[in-house]
Amino acid sequence: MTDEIARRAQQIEIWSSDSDSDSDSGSRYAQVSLSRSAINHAPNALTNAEIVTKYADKIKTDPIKKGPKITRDRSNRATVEQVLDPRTMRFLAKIINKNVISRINGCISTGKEANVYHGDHEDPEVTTREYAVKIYKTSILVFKDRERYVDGEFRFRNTKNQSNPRKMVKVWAEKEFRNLKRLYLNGIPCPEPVELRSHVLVMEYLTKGNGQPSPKLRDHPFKDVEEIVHYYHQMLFYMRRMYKVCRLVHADLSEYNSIVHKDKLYIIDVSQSVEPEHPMALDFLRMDIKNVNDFFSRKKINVYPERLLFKYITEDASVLGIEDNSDEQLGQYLETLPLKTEDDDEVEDEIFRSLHLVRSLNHLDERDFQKFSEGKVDTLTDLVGTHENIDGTLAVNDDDEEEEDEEEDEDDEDESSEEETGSEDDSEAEDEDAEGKKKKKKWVEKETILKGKKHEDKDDKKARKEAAKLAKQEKRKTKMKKHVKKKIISKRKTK
Ligand SMILES: Nc1ncnc2c1ncn2[C@@H]1O[C@H](COP(=O)(O)OP(=O)(O)OP(=O)(O)O)[C@@H](O)[C@H]1O
Ligand SMILES: [Mg+2]
Repeated sequence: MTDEIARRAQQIEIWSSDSDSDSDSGSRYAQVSLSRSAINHAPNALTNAEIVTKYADKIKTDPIKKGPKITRDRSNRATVEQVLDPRTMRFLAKIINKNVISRINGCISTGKEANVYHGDHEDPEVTTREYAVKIYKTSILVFKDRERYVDGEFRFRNTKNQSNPRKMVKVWAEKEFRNLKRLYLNGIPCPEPVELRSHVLVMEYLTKGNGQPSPKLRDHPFKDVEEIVHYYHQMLFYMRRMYKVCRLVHADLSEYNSIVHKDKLYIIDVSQSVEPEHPMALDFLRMDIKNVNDFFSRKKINVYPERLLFKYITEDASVLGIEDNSDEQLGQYLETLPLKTEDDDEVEDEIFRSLHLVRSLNHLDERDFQKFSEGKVDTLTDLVGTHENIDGTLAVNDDDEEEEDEEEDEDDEDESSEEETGSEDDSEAEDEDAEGKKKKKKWVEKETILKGKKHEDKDDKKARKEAAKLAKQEKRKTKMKKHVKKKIISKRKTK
């Protein structure tokens, strides 16, 4: 598994260095989304009509048939203009100009939130790879029920109050890209994320040949019961790995958002995935577990009780009583779980689903104590969804952490979240100081950093935090207030 991960990490590095050199905004990987003004003022910028004329014959938007083919008929242009707005066309043009793909051959799927197209390069000399191009819809209606996934997401909290649907869709696509990257770099089978331009995401195309997409889990023709059990266990294993290593809850996991490709289960559609710190993460996780169990029980196999699977996915190896997080240890643990056979298991799961789970005892509120006093829960810890301390090798994409740092500096009102991530940030800050300038950071094995902090004694930690807080207050005193800055800038402009 490790050399596969190393290869993937290397692959991402190639994209990043490649796109950095290419991106004139000099921004980090995948953040390259040219602003309208940049495009309009680019030398001989094309008008919308010119863009459509120039690229329409490379873009087919009707459902993909046998193998990719290009038509030059005028009706195609009308459809393209209907389906893809000029702004999307511009981003597609950038991707084509960058030679990632040279044509769109047809539509693989039209969803509520996005359409997915097949793209490739007409010149096999350049590449024979096929890509899935996911283009998000910018209609505000769709965005209504997305808000609960973005609200509370630490990485995107500065964007949640933007009323501009375009910006929110861009955030949504960026979320999917970054979440895919986390899965991909941690050995969870998923389409390789390749390019992101605003709300247009290019990723590896999972195909069974002749341009046809590999089947969703829902449509996979299972050979026998063994194969069904095999994919059930694989799904549970990836759910745990996503939670413990990628620090992600899928939040829309089902037989529709997983694909059987080359005899392996691939996870897709991670735009709504959230981190465990999200206020609803544990509710989303319980929903995922229920969806997965429902699908596999419809396939007539005995599944495990949901509350036991919740524990399997969220608890540390030590709490599960296994030595480590190896596949075999986790596999053996699953085998020891009792299958859900009697009806009272269903009743227990019903209660489990209705519990209001919190992340730690100090998040309990009135109604929990009420439940406890009415004897509905044996102990209050039953309401604590998962242990605070995260086990084993926990890799996080430092880019996200970096992003959080930047956001945190902007508005450090939310002390509590600093508390949670404070130690990590500080230690990373120390690392950065040690390394001098802020280098592009790779994935870090969280355990190495956490180990030192875990054993640091309490008052040292307290003193360190106090000092960090005072330093921040000092910095804030000298920091120029935003409104003052704005006044100076506007004065300069008028001059
Ligand atoms: N990388 C890929 N390779 C092959 N097929 C893909 C890929 N990504 C998506 N698809 C196909 O497109 C469908 C929709 O993709 P996805 O779920 O990511 O978009 P969505 O907006 O959530 O659509 P829906 O609302 O239908 O779930 C998937 O169910 C799958 O069949
Ligand atoms: Mg989907």
